[in-house]
Amino acid sequence: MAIIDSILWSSFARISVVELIALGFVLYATYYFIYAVYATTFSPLAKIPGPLARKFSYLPCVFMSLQGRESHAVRDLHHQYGPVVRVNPEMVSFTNPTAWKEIYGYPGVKKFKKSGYRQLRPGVPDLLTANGTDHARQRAALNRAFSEKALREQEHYFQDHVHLFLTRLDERCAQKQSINITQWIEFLAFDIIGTLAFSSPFNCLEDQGYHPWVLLLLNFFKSTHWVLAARMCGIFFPLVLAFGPIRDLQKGEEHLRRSYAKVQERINMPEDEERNDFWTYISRQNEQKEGSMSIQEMEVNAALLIPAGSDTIATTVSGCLYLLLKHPNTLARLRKELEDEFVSEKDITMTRLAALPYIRAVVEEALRMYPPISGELRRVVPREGAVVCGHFIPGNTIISVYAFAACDNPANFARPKQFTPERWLQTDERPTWTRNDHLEASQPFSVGPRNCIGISLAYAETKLILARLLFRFDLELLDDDFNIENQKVYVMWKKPPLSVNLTKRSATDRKTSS
Ligand code: HEM
Repeated sequence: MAIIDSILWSSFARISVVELIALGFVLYATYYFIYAVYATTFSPLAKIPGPLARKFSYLPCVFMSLQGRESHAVRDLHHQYGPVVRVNPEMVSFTNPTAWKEIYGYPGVKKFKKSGYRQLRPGVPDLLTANGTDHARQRAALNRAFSEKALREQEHYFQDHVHLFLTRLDERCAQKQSINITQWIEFLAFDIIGTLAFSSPFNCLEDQGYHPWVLLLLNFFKSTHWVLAARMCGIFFPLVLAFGPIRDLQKGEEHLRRSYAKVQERINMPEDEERNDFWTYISRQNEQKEGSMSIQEMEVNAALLIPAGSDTIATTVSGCLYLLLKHPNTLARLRKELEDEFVSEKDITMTRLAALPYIRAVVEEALRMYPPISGELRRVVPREGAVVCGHFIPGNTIISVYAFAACDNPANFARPKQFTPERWLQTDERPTWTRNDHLEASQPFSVGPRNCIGISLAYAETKLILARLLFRFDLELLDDDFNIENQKVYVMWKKPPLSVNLTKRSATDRKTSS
C-alpha cells in the first residue's frame, strides 16, 4: 500500500501547473456534461418546457440579466413555450391567471417561502425578510401607517409637495424650456417618501437636483442586480462581480447608515400633534402594544421603505404619462373626466379622485403594461414538492411570476400591447374584444399576506400627481426615447428621459375638453 501511495504521489508531484489546470478543466467539464444530461433528461424538471440551454445552464439568464433584459426575455419565452417555462436550471416561471393566487396567495410562509432575500442588517428582520410571527408583528405595526385614515391625515404632505413640483414646472414653462419630466417626477416621489417616513424631505424639488442619497440609491439598484446575476455563476461569482459596479455596492452600506441616522433624528424630534409621518403611527402602536417594533427594526424598515415607496411611484407616474401622451384620445377622455369633476385645481383631492373610474382604469392599464416590479418574486417549493397550476414541481425548485411576462401575454389579455384602459371598466363601455381578458393576471403589487403594504398610498399618490399635472398643463411628447420595449431593468426600470414641452392650460382649454 505504501508503495502504491508513493508511486501515485511521485507521479502527482511531477504534474506541472498547466497540466493540473487542464486536469481540473477536464474534471469540471465531465461533471458538467453529466449534470447537463441529468438536467435535460432525467431531472423531474426536465419536462417543463423551455430552451435546452436554460435547462442546464444559468448563462442565458445571467447574460440577459446583465443586459437588463431578462424580464423581456422571460416574456418572450412564455410567448414561445406557453404558461409554464423553465427559466434556468432551478427556476420555473408561470403566467397562468391563477398563478399569483397559487404561489403568493397562501399564508405565505406556510406554503412557499421567500427565497434569495438577504436581511439588510444580519440578525434584524425587516418586513421583506421577516418570517412567521416576526412578519405578522411588523406588518401589524406598519399597517396603521398605511391605513386609509392615515392617508387622509397625510394628504397635506402630498398636496404641498405636488404644489412645489408644479411651481417648478411653471418656471420651466415660463422659460419655454423642454424638460425631462421623469427626473422631476423622481424628485417629487423621493421628497414625498422622505417626508412620509422621517418628516424630512430630500429637498430635491427645493434644490432642483438629486440629493446625493437619491443618486446613491438609483445606482445601488443596478449593483444589487449585478450581484444577483453574479450569484448564479457559482464558482465564477468573484470574476463576474469584479466586472460589475462594485463601488456602488458599498453605497448600500451608506444607504443603511443614512437611514439609521434619519430614524434617530426623527425619534429625537420634539412631540408635534400635527405630525403624521409613518413613525407617528408606529410609535402609537408601540405604546399600545409594547414592543411592536424595536428601534433596530425601525431602522432597517426605514431603509426598505425609502426605495420601495419612491422609485416605484416615479415609474408608475412616468409610465402613465408616456402612455397617455402616445394615445391622445385616451388622454382627452381622462381630461374630460377630470374637468367634469373639478372646477379648479384646488378642488382635486385624493378622496374625490378615488371615486373616478377612468383615472383608475388608466393607472391599472399603465401598471399592466409597465409594472414597476417587472421581474421575479422568488418563492421556494417545500421539500416534498407541490402542484402549481396543474404541474408537479419538485422540492427546492424556485417558482415565480414575472409581472411583465404575465401581463404582456395574449393568453391573458387580448391585444396586450394596446393601451386600453377601457378593459378595466366595469360597465358596458368595456370593449367586447377584452371581455375574455384575465384581469387577475395583472397583480403589480403581488397578492396574499406578503403583498405590497403601500397599495392604497401608491394609487392615491399616482392619481393626485397625474390629475393636478394634467389639469394645469398640456404636454407635448418630444421623442420616443421612453419606449418601454427598449428599456432595461436592473431590479427597477432604468427610466430613460421622458422629454416634453409644457404649455399652461387656460379655463377655455378646460371648457373645450369637457
Ligand atoms: C406602484 C407602486 C408600487 C408597486 C408596483 C409595488 C410593488 C410591490 C410588490 C410586487 C411587493 C412584493 C414584493 C415581494 O413579494 O418580494 C411589494 C412589497 C412591499 N412594498 Fe410595494 N410597491 C409599490 C409601492 C410601494 C409604496 C408606496 C410603499 C411604501 C411607502 C411600498 C412598500 C412595500 C413594502 C414595505 C413591501 C414589503 C411587504 C411585506 O413583505 O410584507 N411599496 N411592493
